[in-house]
Amino acid sequence: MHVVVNAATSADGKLSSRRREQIAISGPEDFERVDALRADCDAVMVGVGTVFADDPHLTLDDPDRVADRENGGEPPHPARVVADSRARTPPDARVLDDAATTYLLVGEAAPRERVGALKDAGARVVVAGAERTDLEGALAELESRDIERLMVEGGGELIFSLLEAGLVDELSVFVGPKVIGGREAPTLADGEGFVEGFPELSLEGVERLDEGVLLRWRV
Ligand SMILES: NC(=O)C1=CN([C@@H]2O[C@H](COP(=O)(O)OP(=O)(O)OC[C@H]3O[C@@H](n4cnc5c(N)ncnc54)[C@H](OP(=O)(O)O)[C@@H]3O)[C@@H](O)[C@H]2O)C=CC1
Ligand SMILES: Nc1nc(O)c(N)c(N[C@@H]2O[C@H](COP(=O)(O)O)[C@@H](O)[C@H]2O)n1
Repeated sequence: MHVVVNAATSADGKLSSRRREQIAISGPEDFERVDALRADCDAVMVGVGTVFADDPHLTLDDPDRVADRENGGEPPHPARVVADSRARTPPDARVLDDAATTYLLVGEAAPRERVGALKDAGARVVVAGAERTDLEGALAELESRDIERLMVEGGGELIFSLLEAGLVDELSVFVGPKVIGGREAPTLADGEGFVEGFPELSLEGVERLDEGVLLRWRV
């Protein structure tokens, strides 16, 4: 599987404010690029923290891209994936509507009644790991279900875990013209943070977009 992490940060590296509300950091050119990147992937993934914060839909905006995928024999939208160890995704979350297939990656300890309710809401449940979702195992299971190219949109907890597990191939970051600040505000990679063995990045592209810059790294 090829894993691409894509996110937008403020100039000071924040994904959002301390209120964890969705903030439009990207401008129209970058949102257009993100839509194209989604269309080029088999699935789009977020952590359950992003589901709580943003209630994202994770589908394609451009009907031409939907048509192109269908003409190529693909589903109209990429699948949606939520890392959700304890099956806390609200059954009425937008990612669970019938626009696309949605996988929830849960741990074995996830409460059965919540897992059942989410299956009833249309989710396909992948169990990997005892308590917290084992991302390596879960991604291997997704690969066996024909997900070869996975885009990860965030947030910071999930991105850190994927980097820590060595599962990220590419990192694209749009750095936008805002300062958000705040020690509690989420950053691109949160979690415990690294103290050694820092992932090494190789710069593949720098491009001016909107009033910011797109940085593309190979991990
Ligand atoms: N600017 C941007 O591009 C983006 C911004 N955001 C912003 O980011 C914020 C949300 O980020 P954040 O709070 O970090 O939440 P995340 O979306 O990263 O979700 C984190 C949650 O995912 C669950 N999870 C399951 N398995 C794992 C694992 N192995 N490793 C890590 N997490 C796992 C955990 O809960 P549990 O274990 O209980 O399942 C964890 O609390 C919001 O403010 C949102 O607006 C989000 C995406 C993009
Ligand atoms: N690329 C990007 N730029 C921003 O400025 C953002 N705030 C985000 N947020 C991500 O987009 C998701 C929303 O998806 P839908 O429009 O609902 O499909 C949100 O959940 C974040 O993952 N991304």
